[in-house]
Amino acid sequence: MSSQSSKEGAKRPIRLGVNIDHVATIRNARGGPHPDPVRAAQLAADAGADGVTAHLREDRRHIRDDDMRRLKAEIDLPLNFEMAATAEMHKIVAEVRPHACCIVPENRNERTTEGGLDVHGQKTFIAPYVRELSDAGIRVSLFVDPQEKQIEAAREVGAPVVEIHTGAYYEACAATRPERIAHELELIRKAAAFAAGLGLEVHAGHGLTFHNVQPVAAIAEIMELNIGHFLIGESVFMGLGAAVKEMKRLMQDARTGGHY
Ligand SMILES: CC(=O)[C@@H](O)[C@H](O)COP(=O)(O)O
Ligand SMILES: NCC(=O)COP(=O)(O)O
Repeated sequence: MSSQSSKEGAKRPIRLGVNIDHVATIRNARGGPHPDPVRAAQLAADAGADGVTAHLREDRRHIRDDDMRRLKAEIDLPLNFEMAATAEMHKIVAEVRPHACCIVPENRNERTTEGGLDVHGQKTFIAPYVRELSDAGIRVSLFVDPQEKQIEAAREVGAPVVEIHTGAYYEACAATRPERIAHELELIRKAAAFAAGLGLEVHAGHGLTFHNVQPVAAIAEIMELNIGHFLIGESVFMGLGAAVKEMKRLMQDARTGGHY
């Protein structure tokens, strides 16, 4: 990062959206109400989270419809409702009325979200979907791979926000492959600059951890990171409040030019 972009980045705040999906994964393992993802969202809020993210999957493997209703009703933070672009989800979103919707691709057999949304290949389908949500006052973001053609398409279909999928960067970090890490990071940097240049708000997320978050948080154009699986896992060891606080500290340090 150049000192110029470091200075610009320091001036821009960066938000942390805490994804509480995997509190529901643990709850559902036993079929009862505990642990409650809404209680986790409240703890995250108390620790300084700037938003709550939850993904209502079509197969309801973790978050369920009523969790979304309760998150909206009980938590005083912006709710980012992740979902596939289906008619069923549209109906639920119209009822819950979250602050934001992040449209993601879904595949029943995937373990997690494996790739970004193919906006470029589905413009005629996605454009009216985005328009209807926007007309209902919901801020729409599209979860895309760091590729210019997908970002350009996101602008064309009228989405005000893109969330860059950082999964490939996570994989490179997990495999400890420095060249691959540098390559994936460069793709994210270029994608963020390209999106911001088109006037889009830029978010990023997937697979971010204490160990890999700082180079991404240092990218000046990125305004929000959504982080879940690592924070919920780490909370077993240090508690959710402490994990959220540490993540925010790392993000802020990266933003203000701290070393990483
Ligand atoms: C869209 C995305 O990257 C994640 O936020 C998403 O929620 C992943 O799905 P799982 O939480 O089911 O792994
Ligand atoms: N959109 C990314 C997200 O919400 C969290 O992803 P992860 O940290 O659970 O991989």
